[in-house]
Amino acid sequence: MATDRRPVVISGPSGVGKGTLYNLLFERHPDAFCLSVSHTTRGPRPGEEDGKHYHFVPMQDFEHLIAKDGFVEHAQFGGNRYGTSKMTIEEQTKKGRIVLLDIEMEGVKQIKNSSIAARYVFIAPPSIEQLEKRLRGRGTETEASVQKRLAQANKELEYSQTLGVHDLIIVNDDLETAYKQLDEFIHKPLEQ
Ligand SMILES: Nc1ncnc2c1ncn2[C@@H]1O[C@H](COP(=O)(O)OP(=O)(O)OP(=O)(O)O)[C@@H](O)[C@H]1O
Repeated sequence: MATDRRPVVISGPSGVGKGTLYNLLFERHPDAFCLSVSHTTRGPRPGEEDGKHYHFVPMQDFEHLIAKDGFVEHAQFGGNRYGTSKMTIEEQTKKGRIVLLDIEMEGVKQIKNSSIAARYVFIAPPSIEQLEKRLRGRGTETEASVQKRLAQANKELEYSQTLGVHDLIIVNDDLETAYKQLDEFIHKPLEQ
């Protein structure tokens, strides 16, 4: 039976383990998936490659793409624009890959209003305390950033309770159990 090839939108609070989970998918199913590469107007940081980490574009080009309705979602942070282009998703899907999109809550809302047929998975923490522990354990955040992410996490968790938004909610408690749920959902045969 044919499997579902629609792009998978993965969302959930910062530090919940989204990256950890989809990196396992890449590792265990080489060449089956790709992460959607976003467009941005910010400049590349040292080590970042155009087309790999981001598609780096001038503001004018970005705005032109918005006008042409070329994005499934876009947002502005700190004076820079970020977005996921329809073309990026279409090109990767044509290559036979299942596109994974790591998108925050506002972006999820926009994609749901777009013409893209996608599947929606929300990754939830076992508790806010565990989430805080992971954010701190990762060692990448300042105290202010931890607090900001936890406040945003509460909003994301509230939104995840909205009926019909997500096709699957996975509680990332034991990593292997969570991975198995994600893997099975993605490889599920198409419903008749
Ligand atoms: N099931 C788990 N149990 C314990 N620790 C975990 C689990 N899953 C992930 N972690 C750890 O939690 C931390 C955050 O994970 P990760 O960076 O994947 O989160 P993220 O959701 O991708 O965050 P962001 O949105 O900020 O990129 C990492 O240090 C990771 O090793």
